[in-house]
Amino acid sequence: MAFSDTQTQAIAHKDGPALVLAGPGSGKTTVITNRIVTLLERYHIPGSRILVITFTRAAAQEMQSRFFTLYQKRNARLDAARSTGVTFGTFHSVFYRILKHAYQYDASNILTQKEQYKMIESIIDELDMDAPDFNELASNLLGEISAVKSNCLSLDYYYAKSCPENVFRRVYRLYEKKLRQANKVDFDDILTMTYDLLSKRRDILDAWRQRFSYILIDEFQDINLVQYKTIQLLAAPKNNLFIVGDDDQSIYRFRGARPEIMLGFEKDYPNAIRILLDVNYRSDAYIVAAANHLIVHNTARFPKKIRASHQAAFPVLLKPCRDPAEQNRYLTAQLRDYHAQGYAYEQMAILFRTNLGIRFVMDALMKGGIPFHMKDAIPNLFAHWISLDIIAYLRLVSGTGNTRANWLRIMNRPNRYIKREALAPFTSDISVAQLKAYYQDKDWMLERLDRLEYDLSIMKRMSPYAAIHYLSNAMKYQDYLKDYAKEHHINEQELLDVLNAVHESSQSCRTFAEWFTYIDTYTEELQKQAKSPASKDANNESGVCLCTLHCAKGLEYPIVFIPDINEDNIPHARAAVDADLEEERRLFYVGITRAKEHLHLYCVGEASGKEKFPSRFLEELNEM
Ligand SMILES: Nc1ncnc2c1ncn2[C@@H]1O[C@H](COP(=O)(O)OP(=O)(O)OP(=O)(O)O)[C@@H](O)[C@H]1O
Repeated sequence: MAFSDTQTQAIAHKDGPALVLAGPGSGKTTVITNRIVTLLERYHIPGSRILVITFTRAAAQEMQSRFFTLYQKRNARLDAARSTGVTFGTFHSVFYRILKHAYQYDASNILTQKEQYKMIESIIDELDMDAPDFNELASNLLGEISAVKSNCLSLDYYYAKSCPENVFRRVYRLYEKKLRQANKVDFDDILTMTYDLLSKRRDILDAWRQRFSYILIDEFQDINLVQYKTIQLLAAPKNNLFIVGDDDQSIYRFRGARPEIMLGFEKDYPNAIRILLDVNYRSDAYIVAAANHLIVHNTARFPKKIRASHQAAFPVLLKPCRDPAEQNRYLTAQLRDYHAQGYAYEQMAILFRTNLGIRFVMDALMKGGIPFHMKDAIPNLFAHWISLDIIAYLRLVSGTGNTRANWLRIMNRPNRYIKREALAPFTSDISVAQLKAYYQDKDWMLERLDRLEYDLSIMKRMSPYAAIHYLSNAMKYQDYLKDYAKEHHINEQELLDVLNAVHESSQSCRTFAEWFTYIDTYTEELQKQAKSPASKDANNESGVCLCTLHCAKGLEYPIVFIPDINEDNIPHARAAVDADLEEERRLFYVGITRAKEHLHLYCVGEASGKEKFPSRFLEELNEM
């Protein structure tokens, strides 16, 4: 392979800070692995002095194995690459090693994910926090605790999203107390404690500076503040810091990534050289042009233009569809068409903005007998608390679930002020009449119960689709969700999207029984997918890849489809401020740059009975 001029420059870089801006498919892994070889062979740097950091364990393994292959090709000895002593790791693994040396920590000191969930659940219990979905609350709280720690935020000024601020502060402090009592550290502590250790103990810092005198970091756009501050300490004073990343592919702001760190690198290191890897070796020139037109609309970025090494052969195709059903028809027909042309299904990927989008397409593929697999574990839509509410209502009215659990679930959603003790004597076969008996001297409650009785009797005579519509509108379940969102600082659209997805899932079912069977089949299929991702079928095909745009990062496919490119989805309704909108644009950019040959984009004109508008990003793609 002949390196481009800028690849050669990056590979040959020896001392001092370097910022390598690497566009999609521009060979950054190629550059990093070749630079390691140069450091070893041309500059005679001992491998044990070289540290290569990536963000995930999988990426570290991939980088290491690419390096091994390259190095072994050049050195006859089979174990030559392993014996170089170059360290490949994630921030967590490298920093943990530093802590281990200093404090004699072992694995038992690290809080496992399971223990972390247990801890947060006990705090939710202790503080008597209310939520319809405890798992969601637990994971949101843990996400926020992590954001505070990894970005060194002040707890006193932190604006919590999953609960009121004063409650969040109590949660945080209790969590810290429990960690200390258990003599444990969590994943974020590994980062903050390493920073503390290195900033306070000069002797330890000097030892590690000696050890790792050349540091290379991949995907630098995803770094958070505490990781950066620690690396700055380690790299000083020589600052042999070689950072590679693409500010345009920074998509983890919600997880604490701070793309502005990469944008400010040259201010922190005024002597840094900047190298631009601007040739895309992956995609058709039409795709590269569309990607350039899109991303230029972001303002917080290094201005750059990516060039394609491939010719322009296949224009990017946009298909506006009437609704999701029509979109599915075009999508499946197109998949079959490519398959008939000789492409394997596993050469194709469908990328979604959210998990919710996947369900509908997955249905169509199942019905059409098109094999598929999922990259990430998709949460089951029907395990969401909103689905469970709706299922409980429909089980009740269908006569297949008249249980205390179902009554408890629905009786105050929306709020009817029914006390739990009204149900105390019953386990099953509960009726509104029994509740009325409990409230016999309270007229206002009797009125409410009459209304509930009437509503349930109406739902009973309806199809599942009509019943869910009636529940959402006439029974004001939708308003209940909006109030809930307001109270819990959540974007209401996220809850309404779940409601709509559940509603749509019932559209083709004539009876309640049919819908319940559909839910069971769907759940089984999902479990099967989770157990055997990408396993081959009888025709030796692992099938079309379905995954979210976030999960598609770093992957590539000859053919890529992106459905639902509509306002409120791409960009997502949650994108409130300019910075969010730019992140959404980057996410779409990541999606379209996964395609090597063919890129198919879709948008719909209507969904769930509501008019939908094409995404503003579609217009931007075409601008010259
Ligand atoms: N100078 C070059 N000439 C031809 N092909 C190249 C060159 N540099 C890299 N490539 C090819 O481009 C592809 C992408 O390279 P690589 O995997 O190193 O890119 P990357 O930037 O790490 O990708 P990603 O965008 O997924 O992070 C590989 O198939 C690689 O062999």
